[in-house]
Amino acid sequence: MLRYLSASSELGGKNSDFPFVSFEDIVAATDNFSDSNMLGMGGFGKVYKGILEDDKEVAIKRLGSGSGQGIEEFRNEVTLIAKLQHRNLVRLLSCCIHDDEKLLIYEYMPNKSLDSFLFGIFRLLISCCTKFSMLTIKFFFSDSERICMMTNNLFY
Ligand SMILES: Nc1ncnc2c1ncn2[C@@H]1O[C@H](COP(=O)(O)OP(=O)(O)OP(=O)(O)O)[C@@H](O)[C@H]1O
Repeated sequence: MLRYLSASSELGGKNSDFPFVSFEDIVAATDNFSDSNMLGMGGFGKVYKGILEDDKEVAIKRLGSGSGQGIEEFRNEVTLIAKLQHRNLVRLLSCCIHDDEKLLIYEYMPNKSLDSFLFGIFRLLISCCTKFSMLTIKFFFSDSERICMMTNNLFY
């Protein structure tokens, strides 16, 4: 369930209209960050698929503990990203800070990322090139076998 940060919020005690989700709701939404809900891993940390109480599908980025990012830096980043909303950018819906945990909640994109799409095309190209090379080699060797047979027939 989305709530709004108040003056006494965990985000540095500053007023903010940015919605946040409780850590308990995130744990429930991701089935306690189960591996089966993991979507991938990026520079920020692991990304999980979650379903919030209102059946809304979300992608939850869990900041890795080694990031060294403090609450103030996280707050600034969230405020900045929240201002960068655009129809071609994935929407940041809310955030969560709980003890050492810092999480960002984005809208869920079912079509995977651009890099996995490009990597798919790259893999297809490699497999086509490999098949073409194999065919060329096969053709060359079958042809050279024929040439050998012809020369053998000529001499013997
Ligand atoms: N909103 C989303 N919806 C669905 N899957 C997502 C979403 N955000 C991230 N993912 C998945 O999680 C993976 C890691 O995403 P993340 O944005 O953290 O890193 P990145 O963009 O790959 O790299 P970096 O963090 O270094 O920019 C993505 O490759 C994608 O598969």
